[in-house]
Amino acid sequence: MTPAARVAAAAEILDVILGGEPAEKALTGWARGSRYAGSKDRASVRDHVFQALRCMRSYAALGGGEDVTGRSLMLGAMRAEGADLAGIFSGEGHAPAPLSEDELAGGRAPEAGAEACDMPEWLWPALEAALGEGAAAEASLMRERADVFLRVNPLYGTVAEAQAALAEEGVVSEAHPLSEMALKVVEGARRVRLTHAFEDGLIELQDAASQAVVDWLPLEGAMRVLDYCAGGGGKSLAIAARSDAKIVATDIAPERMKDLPERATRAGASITVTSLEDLSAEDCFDFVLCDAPCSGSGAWRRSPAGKWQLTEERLIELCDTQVDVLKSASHHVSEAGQLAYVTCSLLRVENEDVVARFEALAPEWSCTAQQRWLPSAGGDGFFGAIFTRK
Ligand SMILES: C[S@@+](CC[C@H](N)C(=O)[O-])C[C@H]1O[C@@H](n2cnc3c(N)ncnc32)[C@H](O)[C@@H]1O
Repeated sequence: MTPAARVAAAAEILDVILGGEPAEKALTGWARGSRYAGSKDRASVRDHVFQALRCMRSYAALGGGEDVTGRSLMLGAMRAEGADLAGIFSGEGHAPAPLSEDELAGGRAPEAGAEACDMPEWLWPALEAALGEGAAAEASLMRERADVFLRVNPLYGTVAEAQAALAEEGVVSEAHPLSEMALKVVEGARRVRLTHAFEDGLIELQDAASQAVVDWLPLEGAMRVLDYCAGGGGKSLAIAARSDAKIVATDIAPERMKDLPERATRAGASITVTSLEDLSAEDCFDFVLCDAPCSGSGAWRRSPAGKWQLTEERLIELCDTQVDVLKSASHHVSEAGQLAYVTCSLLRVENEDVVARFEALAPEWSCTAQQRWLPSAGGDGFFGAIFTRK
């Protein structure tokens, strides 16, 4: 496919996404019907689509027109890149149709603030409240593609050994200050899952800040650890890599944990997966982690559709769920144990405010530590709080 044909394909897929289809489904549907597209074409089209989703508001402004369409977004994207518009919108072969006079005359610079930072307008005050003067800089980072990070599994080798093994298979990486075990992939990211280092459990894919959060957890002395919102088990596996504790993983949606036993086996980790119902048969835990469901606002570079799907109502619902999750999880903490609350959100309402709400509801608990990881540190945005009984 020519570069212009890739732009046309991205516009077509974006129209499907704007019509309500999830991004991954729209991309898969297009790939199935486009057997002529090679792996490089598919990767390039995917990059266009995700970049347009990250920068939807600013590209729509640059693209112009009354309605946001795949074509207007890709026109905005090409303007943002300073591309040769006549060369792309040539109408030749599979290139997009030539630009109309209106399209040529349309488009404007995005307004500073929410639009230029590609954030929903309604959310901007909350971001400013949480991030102060850094709001524009942090939010703007969400307009960029996330780096790919690996976590080295110390059970199977050192960071240097992992780097060497990966390099032999064409994956170049470098250490990252967010975590001792984190490697940032600088070349060959698409090959990671095919490497022996991955298949043999020497490395896992995990965001560097997600690793930093687990490094920060005061797990010393804990014999029994519960991952209360385990999902795919990323945190459980990172805990297993740094603790000898018995680890139990649970989640309200057990199907989310379906790959965890296989991932644990690959990593040489022992993790017991259980349903919330069966958790009552377990003794209390020395440490309970709630990696709570949240807006995901700290990880919107990875899941950009999330920022346009979030509504004020949904955010309120999420905050209530977070307080409920903390309350339920707290019943599984032993008398002298600790409870951790983690989100990948940048918003105060999901972080500091939830801490305050939980303390008000459960006055026997008090927050003893809080930490924030900002996207400017290189990884996703995260928040963590530790509670102990008074
Ligand atoms: C942020 S994700 C967890 C990610 C995971 N810890 C990881 O590192 O890969 C939040 C998880 O909380 C789960 N969840 C939502 N409500 C819950 C509840 N009331 N009790 C337990 N888990 C819940 C969701 O199903 C989801 O898997």
